[in-house]
Amino acid sequence: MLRLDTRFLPDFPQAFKEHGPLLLQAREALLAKRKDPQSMLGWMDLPEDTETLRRIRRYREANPWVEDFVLLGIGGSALGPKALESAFNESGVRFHYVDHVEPEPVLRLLRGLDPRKTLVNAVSKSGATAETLAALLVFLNWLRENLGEDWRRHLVLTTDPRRGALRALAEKEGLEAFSIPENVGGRFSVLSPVGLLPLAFAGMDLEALLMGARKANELALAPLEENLPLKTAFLQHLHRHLPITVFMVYSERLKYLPAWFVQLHDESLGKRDGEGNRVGTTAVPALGPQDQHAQVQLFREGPLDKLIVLVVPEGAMEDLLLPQVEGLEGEAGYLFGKGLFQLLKAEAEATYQALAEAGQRVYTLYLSEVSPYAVGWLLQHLMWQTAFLGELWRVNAFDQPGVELGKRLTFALLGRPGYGS
Ligand SMILES: O=P(O)(O)OC[C@H]1O[C@H](O)[C@H](O)[C@@H](O)[C@@H]1O
Repeated sequence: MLRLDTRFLPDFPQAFKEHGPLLLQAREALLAKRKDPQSMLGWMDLPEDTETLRRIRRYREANPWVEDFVLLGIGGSALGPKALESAFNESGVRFHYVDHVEPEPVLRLLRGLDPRKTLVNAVSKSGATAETLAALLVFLNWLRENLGEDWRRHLVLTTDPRRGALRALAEKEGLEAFSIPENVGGRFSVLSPVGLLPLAFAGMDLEALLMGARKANELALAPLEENLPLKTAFLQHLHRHLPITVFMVYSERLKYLPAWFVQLHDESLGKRDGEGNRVGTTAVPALGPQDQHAQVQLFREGPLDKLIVLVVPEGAMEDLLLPQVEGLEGEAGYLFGKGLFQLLKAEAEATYQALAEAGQRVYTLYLSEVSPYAVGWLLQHLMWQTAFLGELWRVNAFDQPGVELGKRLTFALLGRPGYGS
């Protein structure tokens, strides 16, 4: 379950009511685009795609030998699976992410892997991302050199259904390949095979993940009073004059979730609107309790230029009771007999109160617990929030024209034909 707490923003309920017509209009405008195949709104339908889930299950069952799973992908092709796998890996399969181009860690990884037990998953929507193609060249060659003809069984591709270099390779070599629907962009693709395939190998409960996402869909279409994504989108909208939105997650298991959110928020919303105005707020990732001992000093006493979002689990699957230890009564006695989770919750609540007291604008999203269901709900919720904000801020939340120049300059520096000076 997902629950919103705005107790320190007393002006919110009234403002939300007043802006009701604007918000419903934004939702209508978004949903109207659903009919357009170019609209990139396919992420709304992913939680219903049980056929893909079945195919992924069959593939996972046909490959029980996998001990190491290497994911080659970057941005939207890596951040989602990484966030979920690190939270819910129960299979013992070891995961490795090559979402960079630094030679030493790649070499260290290659030296430590047994190719016979390794499955390589190259993931790219476009099939044109330099970092991913570079990693693919390295790993494809490594598999061929070590496994001979058997290399094909160790490489699986996740890419566009028709276009790009990965699709062409899959067809030429007869490789197993899963599709990212054409109308699903990278940062909205976590519930497509981009996430589902690795997560099947991690042993995550994918049905529960998708069921949670369906709940977010249901709420996004609900009337205003129950519409959680419109509420948090409005909270962001109401505070758009504050340049920073902090996304602080109180869960070690979800430590990579802020990075996923940062891409979703920043790359979707940081751009020029129809009139050429620069739009967007900067998402800052934070983790509780670690950042209480790092960033929270600034959050309390630094500039009042932030909207702070806390994501806090309300319950734990199991707690760990703190034992009494003789000699430590003085400093640690107050902890004796308390649960570790009790401490986590107290710290999150204390931070919430302390930030509000400092005059920062802050709200909390409570997860019933860190479960596939609740996290599936949260991810899809945040995608709806982002899409609604795109409408409110009059930007296309589904493109990224601002990263193109960097790519073209890289190609020119490396002498890619057609990109020379
Ligand atoms: O999945 P790919 O096509 O390889 O794209 C990977 C990433 O790189 C691009 O530059 C985009 O900025 C990101 O939105 C995308 O997630």
